[in-house]
Amino acid sequence: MATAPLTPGPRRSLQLAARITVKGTHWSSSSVLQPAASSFAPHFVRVLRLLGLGAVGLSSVRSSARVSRKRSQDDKECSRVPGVASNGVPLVEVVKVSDEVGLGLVVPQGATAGSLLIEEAPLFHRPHGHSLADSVLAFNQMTEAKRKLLLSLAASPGVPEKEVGFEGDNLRFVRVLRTNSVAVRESAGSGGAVYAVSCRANHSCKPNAALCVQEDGTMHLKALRDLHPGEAVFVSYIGEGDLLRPRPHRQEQLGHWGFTCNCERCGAAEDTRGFRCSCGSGVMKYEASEVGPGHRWGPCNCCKAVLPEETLLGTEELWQEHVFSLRPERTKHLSQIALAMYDGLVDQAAETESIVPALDGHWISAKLARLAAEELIRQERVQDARAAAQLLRRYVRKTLGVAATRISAFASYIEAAAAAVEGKEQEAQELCQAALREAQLLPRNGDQLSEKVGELQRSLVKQKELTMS
Ligand SMILES: C[S@@+](CC[C@H](N)C(=O)[O-])C[C@H]1O[C@@H](n2cnc3c(N)ncnc32)[C@H](O)[C@@H]1O
Repeated sequence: MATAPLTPGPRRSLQLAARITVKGTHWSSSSVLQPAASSFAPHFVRVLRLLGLGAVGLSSVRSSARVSRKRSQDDKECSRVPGVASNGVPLVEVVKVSDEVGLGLVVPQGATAGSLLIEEAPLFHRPHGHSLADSVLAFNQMTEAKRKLLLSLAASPGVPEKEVGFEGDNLRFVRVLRTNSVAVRESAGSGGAVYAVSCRANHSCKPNAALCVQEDGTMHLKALRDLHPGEAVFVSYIGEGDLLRPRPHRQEQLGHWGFTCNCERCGAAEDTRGFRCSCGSGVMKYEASEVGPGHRWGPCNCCKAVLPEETLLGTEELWQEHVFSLRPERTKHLSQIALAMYDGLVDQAAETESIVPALDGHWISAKLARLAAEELIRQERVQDARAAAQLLRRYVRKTLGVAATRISAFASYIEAAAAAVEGKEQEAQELCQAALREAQLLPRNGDQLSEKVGELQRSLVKQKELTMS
């Protein structure tokens, strides 16, 4: 789950949490951590059934449900947990994957890109500032059925020092929180929340769906591309920038969850460290296992040359240092400096003899292209901006496939801006639409990207009006 470690915070967040209302899930100051039974019950019953726990305490949950007219309306909205297709088949099912991975989600009927597969209220909310002991206390005050449901979730052992003093169910609950907590926004009380069905989504470094916590704490699971019937649903627990980096980096980021990723990408050849061969036409790829004695770089896929490992590692290290020196908080004129580096890379890649990170096959090239692209537009170097956008798109397709990504939506935005600079208004509008379509599939509409595209569209309209007047 994409979650920030839960650290103690200001008292204010406790008060905020006391006032939040999640669709069909109302918290009062006396039950900050527990949704009121009356509004939560139908959602809960559905979740239990889905998880094959239908018999657990259902009668007590039902009898405690005093559902008012208004509430039952809320519950209907909440009842898309998970969504159900028009033929009554659930959009998502929880299935056993393997002993090692545990349970996971599949789409029995498939789904189209952008489909909302799950809309779910939290099962447990730990507001920012609540200690583990506070949470354990709240857990112990929950109904037995809810406690059972929480304890049925995955629970990886954490750092022993953080588990001192907890045992039995309480220890398992602490582990469940650690393994499944998803960061929630300030508007929903900050801190972390656990979701009964959404938290069954496993991680992949090539995700086909995304989890996104809404302003009110409701969780959405959306398909990032078309999914075929029976396909497993995977989300990413780490950010897109991290997904574009090599496997050891991704594994380090996933360290928090304490598992070794066994996804499709992690089981295949490394796809983020290609070097352009000095023959000028081929690429040498880094292989996870040794290709030859002490050598992990494959031969050039064109001339078959094999370069000394030290040469490739040394060159990669130098470029890596350049990239790491670019810190938004520390580097003044970051985009200009990034552009100077990017230009250096592109120039060297045009020289026959040089060995550089492949323009569309190495994370370093993609990172520099991403940082330099807007500066290329500012300097009205439209051809170069287009080339950078195309490079980004090729790289992201190779690594993350055809699922919607911020990077590929950004590439469309850069191409739109390039067309706008050239006065190709129609083409620019179409590319803006493409960028928006992709951004809308992403959590929070791709963050600031939709705003940027909107700004560009408004300037195109203004430009048109000026030309016509
Ligand atoms: C939030 S849970 C996901 C659902 C979980 N599989 C279950 O049975 O409830 C996270 C845990 O699932 C397992 N997991 C998720 N993605 C995985 C992956 N790509 N490779 C191996 N294990 C994974 C790990 O044990 C991880 O700690």
